[in-house]
Amino acid sequence: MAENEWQDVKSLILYFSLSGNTESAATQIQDVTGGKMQKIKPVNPYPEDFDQYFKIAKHETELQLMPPVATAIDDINQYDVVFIGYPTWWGEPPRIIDSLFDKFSFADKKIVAFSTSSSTPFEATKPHMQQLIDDEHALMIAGFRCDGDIDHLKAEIAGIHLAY
Ligand SMILES: Cc1cc2nc3c(=O)[nH]c(=O)nc-3n(C[C@H](O)[C@H](O)[C@H](O)COP(=O)(O)O)c2cc1C
Repeated sequence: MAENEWQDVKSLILYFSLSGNTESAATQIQDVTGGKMQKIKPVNPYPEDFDQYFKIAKHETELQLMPPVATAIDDINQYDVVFIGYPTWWGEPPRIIDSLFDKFSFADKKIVAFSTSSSTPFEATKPHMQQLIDDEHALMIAGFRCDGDIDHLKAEIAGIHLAY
């Protein structure tokens, strides 16, 4: 869908980010789509120090914990498309993404998943996202990894079709 057509679509850009990469990707998506950005914040904030949050991330992942989400979303039904972005942790979305799906209903929503990572492709995280989305009876209409390259992102967004 062309960039100017996105201006007629109501989109929400939900993203989780600790070191800022996914936040930058979300900002680029906002620039292209005009969507509303909303950060997924945990009830218990992660420490700023990398080694400390790395340990917590590892613990959450190993025990498959569900860190509670503090963010509130005002009437998700007003959005035509929901972008959901996250860093890749050990080849998977962080556990807080499971909590997000637990807290909110995305039933019947059109979802675009986007990941960031050092190198792991989006496809590694796709099965987990597909499962979460299928369980909600929502639809994943696209998914991609953001690498900071705006032309790459614009091409991904241009390739999204809303009419399914
Ligand atoms: C706990 C942890 C696990 C990670 N695991 C992977 C991984 O499996 N593959 C990869 O390419 N990058 C991995 N990374 C790098 C992050 O995915 C990457 O830096 C991401 O863009 C960070 O997003 P953020 O700045 O929005 O927090 C990991 C980083 C952390 C902190």
